[in-house]
Amino acid sequence: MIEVKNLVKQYGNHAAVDDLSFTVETGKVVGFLGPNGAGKSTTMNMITGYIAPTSGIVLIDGVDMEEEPEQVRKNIGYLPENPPLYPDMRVREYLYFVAELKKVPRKDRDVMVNEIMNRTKIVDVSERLIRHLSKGYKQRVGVAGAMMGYPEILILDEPTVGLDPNQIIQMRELIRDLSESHTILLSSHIMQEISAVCDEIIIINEGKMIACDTPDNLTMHMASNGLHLVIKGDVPVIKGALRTVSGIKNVVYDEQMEEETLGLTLYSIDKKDLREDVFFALAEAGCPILEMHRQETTLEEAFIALTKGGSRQFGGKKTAEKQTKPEDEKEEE
Ligand SMILES: Nc1ncnc2c1ncn2[C@@H]1O[C@H](COP(=O)(O)OP(=O)(O)OP(=O)(O)O)[C@@H](O)[C@H]1O
Repeated sequence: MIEVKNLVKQYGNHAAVDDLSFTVETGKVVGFLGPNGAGKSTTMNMITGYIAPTSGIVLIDGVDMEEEPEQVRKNIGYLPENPPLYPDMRVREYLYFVAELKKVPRKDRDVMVNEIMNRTKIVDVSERLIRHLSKGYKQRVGVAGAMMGYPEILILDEPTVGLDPNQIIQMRELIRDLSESHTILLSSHIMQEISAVCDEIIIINEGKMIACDTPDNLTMHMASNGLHLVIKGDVPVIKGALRTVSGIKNVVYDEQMEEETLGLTLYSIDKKDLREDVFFALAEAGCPILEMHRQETTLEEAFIALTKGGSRQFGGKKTAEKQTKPEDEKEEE
């Protein structure tokens, strides 16, 4: 089981991960979904102990990553966004190298390398140089490396990025197969990718969690909850009035607006019916609603709307308090 509690990663005054908490139960496949720059890789790097959090804790099967990194890492196989494959090594040679790095006992290596190559379907390229492999095969070699030592947990950062449709299907099948014997956290910026293989989806944007549920519940709650409004009045007054309404998760503004009006769509992810509260708040602010209607949106559209930067436009907090950058992180930027 993976438990992430109040995780924060601060780069200078920018919070790449901002107070993130979630749990991945044993045996589940959980998708980590968010647009580019949402903080997926940073979170995964903290879960796997590659970078230290600014604050917060990661527990793997109840053991604190910061206190017992060696013990915890044994239980985790990690496919980073750019797997560190050695292009001049042959596939089999590389996997023996990984087995050695992961301190797999010498007597177990032959069986483990062969079993993992079978499972990831890379036996036919076992003697090829990694540099000559297609992107799809390279990713599978990366997954094979992550599986070495038989960790119970697999963390896969964008395993399908850059793959063609056939390779995506093969990777999906591999993840499904692995899910029978592993706890998996995988990231993607594509909703479809994640809903196809995951028991649960965590959606993050600007380092914060904005939704966490099963694909079915997300479809039920997020899709079709947009409320489109055309409001007459001063923009700051309208925004101020909407801030007094509880339950608004995000606001996306229309690109084209008539003079003296503001067009926008409100999203609430908890199925809350915002219509009455919005009506009274705008009436009190003296801003007439010219139009109001519920919008039918697909899950994909709702995800895009929720992560389009709307929370920032709405005045959401983008960065945590200023902090001095630690010395050891300066060269990372
Ligand atoms: N070493 C670093 N120094 C400074 N800022 C960083 C560093 N690593 C990541 N960031 C910033 O933190 C934010 C989150 O980045 P991260 O790579 O975790 O996002 P992501 O969701 O994985 O996106 P992508 O899918 O593009 O990889 C981004 O704004 C990024 O620019």
